[in-house]
Amino acid sequence: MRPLVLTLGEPAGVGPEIIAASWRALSTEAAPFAVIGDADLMRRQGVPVAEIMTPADAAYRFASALPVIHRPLPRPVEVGRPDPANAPSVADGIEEAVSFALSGEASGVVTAPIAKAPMYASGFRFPGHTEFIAELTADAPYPGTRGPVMMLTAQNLRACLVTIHVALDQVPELVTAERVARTARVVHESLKRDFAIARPRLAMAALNPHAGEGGALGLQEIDILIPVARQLRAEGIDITDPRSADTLFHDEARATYDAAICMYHDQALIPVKTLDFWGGVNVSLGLPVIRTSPDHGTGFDIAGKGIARPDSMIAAIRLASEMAKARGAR
Ligand SMILES: NC(=O)C1=CN([C@@H]2O[C@H](COP(=O)(O)OP(=O)(O)OC[C@H]3O[C@@H](n4cnc5c(N)ncnc54)[C@H](O)[C@@H]3O)[C@@H](O)[C@H]2O)C=CC1
Ligand SMILES: NCC(=O)COP(=O)(O)O
Repeated sequence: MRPLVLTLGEPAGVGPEIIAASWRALSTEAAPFAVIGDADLMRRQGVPVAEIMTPADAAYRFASALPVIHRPLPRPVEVGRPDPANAPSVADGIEEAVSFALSGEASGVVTAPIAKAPMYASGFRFPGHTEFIAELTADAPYPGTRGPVMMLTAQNLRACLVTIHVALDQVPELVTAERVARTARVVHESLKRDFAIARPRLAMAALNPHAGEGGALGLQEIDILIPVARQLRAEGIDITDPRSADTLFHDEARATYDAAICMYHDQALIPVKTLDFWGGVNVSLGLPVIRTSPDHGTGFDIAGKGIARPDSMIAAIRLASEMAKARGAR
């Protein structure tokens, strides 16, 4: 299988050190990966670095050194202090990684975290990787319902988001029948295609407390979510009516479904990160390329101290490999 390509993310955050630690953990046992980023910054993480030209070169260098496609940063990195002047290079790295995946030179993309505020300050106009990668791949063919849908997964929980990075007061107007239905279709198709689940079971989380309490605590369940669930079932998708979100994520409840369709960011991310912060992975569904990421952010408070845990990055690398295999990557 072709190597995965990893992006460095925010260079002043934990990205470089968790990538170096992931290579140390995986160099003898996992499929090769290549990093796009500043080779000197990676050398400073204490790992041997092999500068390579294309992802394919990673295959024969990976066992002895971290393969890096060198893209120097314009400004020196001060650990813990992001510099917006480096942000365009961060975006360029993501774009190049995606182009390797689109051309088939890479089997997928694993992104280290970016710091959103300095990216926005430098003119980056996307809420995050998810929407940026969707735009970069918009013209590529895709055999199914197109996303992006953000999914966070840890252990046996897959939580998928109808709305992503929006202020809470905007959520109710964005929870439309069209958006909920599209999210469920993308998730249903992806569970079959990328996760080899033959008959996916979806659970829909309600928006309001007690699933609206028959309309007394909100009308979205009656007006939008119950009709959408009925329509999706008519299409052959196994999905529940909206269930109270407060009782959807404990052990016994999780055993009843393969993925939860969640209405907003924290409804999905709090259970995942509480269940397993170290093993959590962020996955972009419904795109022509495979993309995963650790569930955490840039960790500026701990960057450079040697205490950042690579577990979530390692889980993201492993999951991207499994998804690429499920998609039949060469
Ligand atoms: N996929 C991405 O690009 C993501 C980017 N972010 C960005 O990260 C920045 C910081 O966000 P925060 O909310 O502070 O979340 P954060 O995940 O960076 O930090 C939250 C807490 O977790 C700890 N932590 C994070 N990664 C760790 C690791 N590998 N090992 C040990 N401890 C770790 C931090 O020290 C901190 O105490 C923001 O700019 C945000 O936009 C946040 C989430 C995902
Ligand atoms: N809270 C999740 C997050 O910020 C990840 O966003 P993205 O960069 O993966 O789109």
